[in-house]
Amino acid sequence: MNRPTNPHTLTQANAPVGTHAGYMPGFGNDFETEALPDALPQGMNSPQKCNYGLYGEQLSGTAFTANPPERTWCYRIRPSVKHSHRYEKINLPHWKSAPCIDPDVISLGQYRWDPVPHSDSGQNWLTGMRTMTTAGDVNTQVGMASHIYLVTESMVDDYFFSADSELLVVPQEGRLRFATELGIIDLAPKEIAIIPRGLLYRVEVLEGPARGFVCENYGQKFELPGRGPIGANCMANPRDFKAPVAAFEDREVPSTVTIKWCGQFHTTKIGHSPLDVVAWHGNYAPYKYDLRTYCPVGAILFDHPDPSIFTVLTAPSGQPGTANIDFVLFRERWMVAENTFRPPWYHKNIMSELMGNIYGQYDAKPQGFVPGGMSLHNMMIPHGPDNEAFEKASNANLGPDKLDQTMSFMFETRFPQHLTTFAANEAPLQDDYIDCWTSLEKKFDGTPGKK
Ligand SMILES: O=C(O)Cc1cc(O)ccc1O
Ligand SMILES: [Fe+2]
Repeated sequence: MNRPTNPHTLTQANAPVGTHAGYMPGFGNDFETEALPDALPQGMNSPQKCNYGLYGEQLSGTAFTANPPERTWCYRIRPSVKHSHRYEKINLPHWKSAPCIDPDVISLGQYRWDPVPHSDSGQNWLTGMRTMTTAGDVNTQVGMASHIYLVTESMVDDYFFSADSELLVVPQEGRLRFATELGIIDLAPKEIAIIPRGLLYRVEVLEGPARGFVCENYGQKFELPGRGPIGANCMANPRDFKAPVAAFEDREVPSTVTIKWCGQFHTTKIGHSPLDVVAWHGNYAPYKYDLRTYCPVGAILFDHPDPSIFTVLTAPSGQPGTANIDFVLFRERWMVAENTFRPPWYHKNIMSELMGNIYGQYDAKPQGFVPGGMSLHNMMIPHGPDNEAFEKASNANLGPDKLDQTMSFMFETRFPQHLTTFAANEAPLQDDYIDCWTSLEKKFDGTPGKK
């Protein structure tokens, strides 16, 4: 059963002038926000006694000596360490972590799935997470996992954080509220959220059922890509990222905290809401971003550029230019290239491409890749437009053409992605996917001229 959410349980800071209600603009900014006046110490981090009897606590998302270091100072009703039970291991059998290789599953290939249906029983953010692929190794903080979430129930007096990962959330249907230690993020399709490693939150259903995609990043945090010759504007602009203003609950009620740690899940019990941060300042925060503000840049005379021009966020791997994960967006745009085969070219790629459809039709796959569906073209596995897309693009009159009503994305990683047993055996895998290329005919007959 969905419990209605009560926005009045959280005391929220007034939105600063010139921002959207409840959010502060900017990517990686050093923010400051307080839900009660003078709750935030000024000029220092650790006063001998904090105002209102708050405890000061630092959440560090990078090593202290990283460049730049990312951390946030929280002023809270109780320190996070206050819990009354030892950690207990629990089982969330559908949320997997790398390495997770089922020897009976073949990951080499081209795969496509219809939307995973909602189950008959109610599911929350934790029980409704379904891992599709894993890559790398959670213990060495390398790689990623891709998940589908199917959520119908709010978490009630239940809280969660992942010590393993940062989560990139891409909704496809329904609306969710992430009530976090640092404030509230409401999220709808065509928006994304980034929930940093270690940040505690509860997920509520504002409008269900909710389905979407998650990229779980075990590695270095997502950042804005280098813009190179494109310069300071277009693509994802920093001001369109929104961090929440401070919001807190002062509620004494038996609650549980679940922690994902080295691929396993543990719970402990506490006697209060841990969303009790009254004020915070720092540069380690959750944020949301409206994908409709992404300004695509592309070919304006001929040819089809590499999809890296559509990178929204990139998570570096340590090897420059070779991402642990790129988050790439294929959205509405004008196609104007002359004498050009406009859809993606046929290709093999060292990077592994996990795609999801948020809405509409993707140009390389007019049929079969539907909203809520996913596809995987793994490391060095050939793929490209299906026969229908090839014929249409090869014979089209090449006037300016608006690709309208379309939004798909790619989680692209330098590591091979392994299908989970769920993705291979339970999720609605399209067994006939590779047939979309079998009708591509031989046109070559030894004579020159365009066929
Ligand atoms: O495979 C895909 O559809 C994604 C993709 C799109 C594109 O424009 C170029 C390369 C690529 O992998
Ligand atoms: Fe591709």
